[in-house]
Amino acid sequence: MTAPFVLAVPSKGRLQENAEAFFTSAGLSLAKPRGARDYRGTIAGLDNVEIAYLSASEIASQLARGMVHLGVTGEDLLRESIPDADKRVLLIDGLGFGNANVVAAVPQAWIDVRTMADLDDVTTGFRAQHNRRMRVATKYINLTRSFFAAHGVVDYRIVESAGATEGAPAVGTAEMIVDITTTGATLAANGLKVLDDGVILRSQANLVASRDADWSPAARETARVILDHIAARARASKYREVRTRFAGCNEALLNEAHNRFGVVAPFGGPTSSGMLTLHCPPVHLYALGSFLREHGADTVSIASLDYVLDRENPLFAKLEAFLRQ
Ligand SMILES: Nc1ncnc2c1ncn2[C@@H]1O[C@H](COP(=O)(O)OP(=O)(O)OP(=O)(O)O)[C@@H](O)[C@H]1O
Ligand SMILES: O=P(O)(O)OC[C@H]1O[C@H](OP(=O)(O)OP(=O)(O)O)[C@H](O)[C@@H]1O
Ligand SMILES: [Mg+2]
Repeated sequence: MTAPFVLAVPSKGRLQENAEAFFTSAGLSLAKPRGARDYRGTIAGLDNVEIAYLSASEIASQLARGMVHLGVTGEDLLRESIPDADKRVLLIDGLGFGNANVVAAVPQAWIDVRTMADLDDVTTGFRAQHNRRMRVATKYINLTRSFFAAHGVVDYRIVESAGATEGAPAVGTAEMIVDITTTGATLAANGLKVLDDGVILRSQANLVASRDADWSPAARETARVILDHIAARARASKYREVRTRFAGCNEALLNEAHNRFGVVAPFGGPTSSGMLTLHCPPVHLYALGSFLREHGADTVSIASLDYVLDRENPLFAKLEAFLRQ
C-alpha cells in the first residue's frame, strides 16, 4: 500500500470552523468516519488522503518536520516556530480568515513613546535608571527578537508568556508586550497602545505545503487534485458570470470592457448567434451591465459561479516551482 497523503486541518480554536467551511466550499467534503472526537479523517472521493486534525500550532510544527504534506495554519505560527520558514514551507495562498496582527504595544501612559525609535531611547534610559533591562512579555519570542533587532533595539529582555500577555504590564511582570490583536479590544482594556510602526506581522490563515514531506509522484498527483478544487473555487469567487446577446459586439468593445471593468471573456468573443459570456469582478457588475445596454444589449443576466476549472492551476504551479528549488 502506498503511504497516505496527509492534510492537516485545525481541530479546535479560531481556525477550525472557517477551515472546514473553506474545504467544503471548494467541493472537498471532510468526514470523520469514527465520530466527532476522532482525530483522523477522510475526504470523500480521495481515497489515499488522510486528514490529521491538530491544533494550529501543532500544524506549523508538523509542516516544518515534513510529517504532513499540506496544512492550514496561521502565518504568525509558521514564522515564529520555523527558522527560515520560506525555505521549509510554502505559503500557497492566504485564505481570508484568521486575520490578526502581531504587534508591539506599550502602556498608553507613555505619551512620549510613539515609535520604535522612541522605544529605543526609552529602553536605554530605563536601563540607566533601574539598573536592569526593560521586560517584554510575549510568546512570539523569535518574531520579537528579529523585529527589535531590525529597529536597533537591544536593551530589553524577553519574559515568556503563555497567556493573558496583555495583563503583564499592569501586574508588573513586564513593561511592555508583543502579542496578537484583532479588534484591539484586549489591548485597550489593558491600557495599552500599539506603536505607530509596531505592526510586526499581518497574519492570516494560509494553505501551506511542507518541503520535507514525502513528495512521491502519487503525493504530487493528490496535491494537484486538491489544489485544482481550491483553485477552481478561488477563480469562481473572484467573478460573476455575465451573459447577453446583441448585434455589434466586437473586439474593440470587448477590449474596452476589459480595460474599464476588468472583464475576461473565457470562451472568446460572441458566438455566431451573438451570445456573449463574460466574467466580471463583482464590484463592476452594474457598470458593465449599463455599458452593454448602452451598446445595444436589451437584456443582461448575471449569475454567480460555483467553480471555474481552468487548464492552468496557479496553486499547483507554485507548489511545483517550490519543490524544484
Ligand atoms: N484574536 C485572535 N487571537 C489569537 N489568535 C488569533 C486571533 N485571530 C486569529 N488568530 C489566529 O489563530 C491561530 C491560533 O489559533 P489557536 O489559538 O486556536 O491555536 P493554537 O495556539 O494552536 O491553540 P492553543 O492556543 O489551544 O494551543 C493563530 O494563527 C492566530 O494568528
Ligand atoms: O484584539 P482582540 O480582538 O481583543 O483579540 C486579541 C486577544 O485574543 C486572543 O486571546 P484569547 O482571549 O483568545 O486567549 P488565548 O490567550 O487563549 O489566546 C489573543 O491572545 C489576544 O489576547
Ligand atoms: Mg491560542
